[in-house]
Amino acid sequence: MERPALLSHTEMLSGIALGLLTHVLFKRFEPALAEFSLIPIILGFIGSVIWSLSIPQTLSLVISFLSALSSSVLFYRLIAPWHPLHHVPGPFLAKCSQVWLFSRLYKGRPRVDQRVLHEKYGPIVRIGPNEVSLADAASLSVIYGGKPWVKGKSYSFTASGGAATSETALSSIRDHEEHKFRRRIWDRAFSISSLKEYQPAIRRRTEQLCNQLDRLSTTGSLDLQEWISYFVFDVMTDLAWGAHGGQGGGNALIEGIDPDGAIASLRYSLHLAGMTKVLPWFARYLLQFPWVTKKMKQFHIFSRQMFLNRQKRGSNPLNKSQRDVFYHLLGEGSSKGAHLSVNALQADSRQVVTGGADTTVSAITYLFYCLVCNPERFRRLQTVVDEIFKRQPHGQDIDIETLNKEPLLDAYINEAMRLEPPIPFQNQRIVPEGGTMIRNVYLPPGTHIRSALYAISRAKENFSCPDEFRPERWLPGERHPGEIFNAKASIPFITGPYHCVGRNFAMQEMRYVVAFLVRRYDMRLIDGFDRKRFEEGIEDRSLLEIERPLEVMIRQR
Ligand code: HEM
Repeated sequence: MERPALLSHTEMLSGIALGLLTHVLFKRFEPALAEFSLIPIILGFIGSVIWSLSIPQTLSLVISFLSALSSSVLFYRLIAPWHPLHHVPGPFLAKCSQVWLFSRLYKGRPRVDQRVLHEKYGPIVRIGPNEVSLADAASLSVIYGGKPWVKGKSYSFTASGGAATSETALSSIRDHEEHKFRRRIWDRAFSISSLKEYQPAIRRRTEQLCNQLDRLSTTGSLDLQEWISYFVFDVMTDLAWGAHGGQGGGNALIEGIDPDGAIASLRYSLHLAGMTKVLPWFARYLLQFPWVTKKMKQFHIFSRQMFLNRQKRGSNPLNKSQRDVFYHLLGEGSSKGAHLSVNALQADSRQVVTGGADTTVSAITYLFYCLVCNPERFRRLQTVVDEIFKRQPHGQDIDIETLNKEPLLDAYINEAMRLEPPIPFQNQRIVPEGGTMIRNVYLPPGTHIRSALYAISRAKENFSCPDEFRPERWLPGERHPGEIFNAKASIPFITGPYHCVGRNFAMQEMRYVVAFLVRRYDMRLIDGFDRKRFEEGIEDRSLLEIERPLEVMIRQR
């Protein structure tokens, strides 16, 4: 029998019903494109082969399916009063799709966007179909503290786009028990006694940095961020794989170049990871292109080589100054070992560099930017550091523990990280069973949240003159009467069981190198330095990245 040119009501309704059913099934999830694209293909097959439809009829069937699906999705996300986040305000496009968030990350300033959104919509803003941004200092300890909320789904994907498993790096582990087991090993690697063992590496690298800066101080301007990157990268490679007194670490400082493009490829990997984590289904396709993954693989090859070299060399358990994080991860000091698979070991030892390099680089660089923009405060820090060095017995190197106890130094570092937290956006968590009330707004269980760390630490309700670099606010004796100061609103290392395991190491490293540099050099921005352009070049996708050079003139004091 000849079939009519148009679809019958039954076929059209089947397409629409399937569209609605698909939405019900995929509701609350961003569909994985692979699974999703199978549905119209199967529908096309059923239409043309089983129902013997013509090509135009099959296309009409598929179009009716897709139209019903997309209308249903948009209606649900934008209008339906029963959507769990219907009552939370936010940009129209953000409510439609996660693609909006991806586009903000692509532009590289989601922390600044968050602040603008909170100024417009209030402390709770919808930034995705099932995700909200919170600018509420009081809720930080609830979300990340004592009994923390589970890490969000963005942690389920590794930088290379694969699903996170128990073999991936510590920071990707979402299961509490699994995390506790792995974290215990890391905690040993960053215990007070371990921190002492890493001090020689910090001293050695600071000396190398000063040697290079001494040389460059006579030849004109230099990009301070570049040299801080080399310094931190070398320290991190020492920390991860540099047993034998740091002999296994990198050579960026000595050679004055990015070794094998490792720093650039690490940075690129982190950019890519930050963006793809908000749109994992897209990442799976994007990461199939070799030109996208080429640089990322470069870092993997570099870190794998460092790992293998270190494994081959082994370490000397009797000499404490030769220990590194790998020593603890591998369980070299214990007869039982650490029971980690090779994949987990590689991922974790890579994590030392990915977690500890660019975070510390941006914190130190931004602090120096603040110092050169505030010469009086620069001088004050120099005076205090000079005093500390003067108190040191003649001929003795400064004791890192002494610097650890200097409140002014910490005030300067804390203030720089308050203004620019090095991980401002990647802190996603999931509202637990029972939901939660924040600022009189109910957030149902399963909602994904991100704390707007940048907006919180720059909010007037938490700090007076929030956009000013005023380190004195951290010193109780120096606060003005009535000054607003809420230390809990600035948590660059997060709090609770998932807080930065490298916090004490990072603080120790920053105190040491900052004290040495301010003591040894006077610095100023080069003439014509464009501060606005520099600040606009501070981007965040995964971690904060300072994209433009910090061009300074330095002179030995
Ligand atoms: C200024 C420097 C640093 C800052 C501001 C910083 C900040 C942070 C933050 C905010 C987190 C939590 C991220 C999340 O919840 O997803 C974190 C986790 C982590 N950081 Fe740091 N970090 C710094 C330096 C370091 C260093 C030097 C290391 C050295 C290895 C390190 C290793 C890690 C690791 C392994 C984690 C994962 C912890 C876990 O999941 O239990 N970080 N860091």
